[in-house]
Amino acid sequence: MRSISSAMRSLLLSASAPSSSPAFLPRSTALRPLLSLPFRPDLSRPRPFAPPARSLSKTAPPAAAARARIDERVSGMEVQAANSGEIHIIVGPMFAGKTTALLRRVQAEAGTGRTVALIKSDKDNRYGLDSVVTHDGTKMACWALPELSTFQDKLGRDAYDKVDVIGIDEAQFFDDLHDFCSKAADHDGKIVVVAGLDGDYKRNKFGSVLDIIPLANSVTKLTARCELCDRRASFTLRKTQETRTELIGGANVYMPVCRQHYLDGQIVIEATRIVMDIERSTEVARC
Ligand SMILES: Nc1ncnc2c1ncn2[C@@H]1O[C@H](COP(=O)(O)OP(=O)(O)O)[C@@H](O)[C@H]1O
Ligand SMILES: Cc1cn([C@H]2C[C@H](O)[C@@H](COP(=O)(O)O)O2)c(=O)[nH]c1=O
Ligand SMILES: [Zn+2]
Repeated sequence: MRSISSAMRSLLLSASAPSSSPAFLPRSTALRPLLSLPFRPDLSRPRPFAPPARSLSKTAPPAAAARARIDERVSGMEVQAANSGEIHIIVGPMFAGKTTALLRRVQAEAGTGRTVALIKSDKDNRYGLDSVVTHDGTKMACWALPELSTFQDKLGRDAYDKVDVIGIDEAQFFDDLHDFCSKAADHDGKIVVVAGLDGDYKRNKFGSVLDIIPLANSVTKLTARCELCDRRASFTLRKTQETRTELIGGANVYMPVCRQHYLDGQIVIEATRIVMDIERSTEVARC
């Protein structure tokens, strides 16, 4: 049981609740990102979706007819590439197993011979910048980026074209999440797996994660275990007084809670804030 302020503990632990711990995802093993695949037809210049070229009349000269047939096949392949794109979103509170599920999916795709690449926000420096790390310590090498739009340049155009699956962790920190996912899946035919917080500590939408739901093939909301009653936790409570939305941290700052303990927690935090304000004004009056 993590330590929490005594005021919060006494007020929150008064609630009695049935315990029902959710099933947790199995641990996954670390894996280097794979960037090599058997040769694939080079679609390095995917063009916007173009309907197949019209078949030429019988009278067209042989060279023009051959070119038309090649154009038709290439545009068909581009349509196939774009049609093979997917977006899968994994959300939930902190400690829900989002990163664990992301690594498991990406590793499974790599196991089928697909080329995978993993990205996280360079704002998340909790466990180092060169890996995505779960709260259990499972890790996988990744690209830590300030924006998703820099990925293709970082990787290089040829390498990017060879990537089949792109994993994104801490998606709430990427302002260009929507545009990147749309291009990667709709235009470049990638399978994109996105893990991130749906809500911040105030339960407001966090970043652009909810904005890509209309683009998605699947959306999964995971739950953690409420730190105060062991019921399913769908929300993240911030244990400190900071009020800025982006505040990097782990169990020292946050804990997953159920609805009842989230709401109780808000009361305790507000009461604590009022008490601290009174103490501060009393001290000022003494001076
Ligand atoms: N209160 C909690 N509820 C669920 N899992 C927890 C809790 N506290 C710690 N954990 C651990 O955190 C792991 C999930 O870590 P991770 O996949 O990084 O979660 P997320 O990415 O959703 O923050 C679980 O497998 C579990 O071992
Ligand atoms: C609720 C909340 C979280 N954060 C930060 C805290 C962590 O660094 C990440 C989430 O990590 P996880 O992989 O989901 O465990 O986001 C924040 O900045 N603001 C918030 O409101
Ligand atoms: Zn609870």
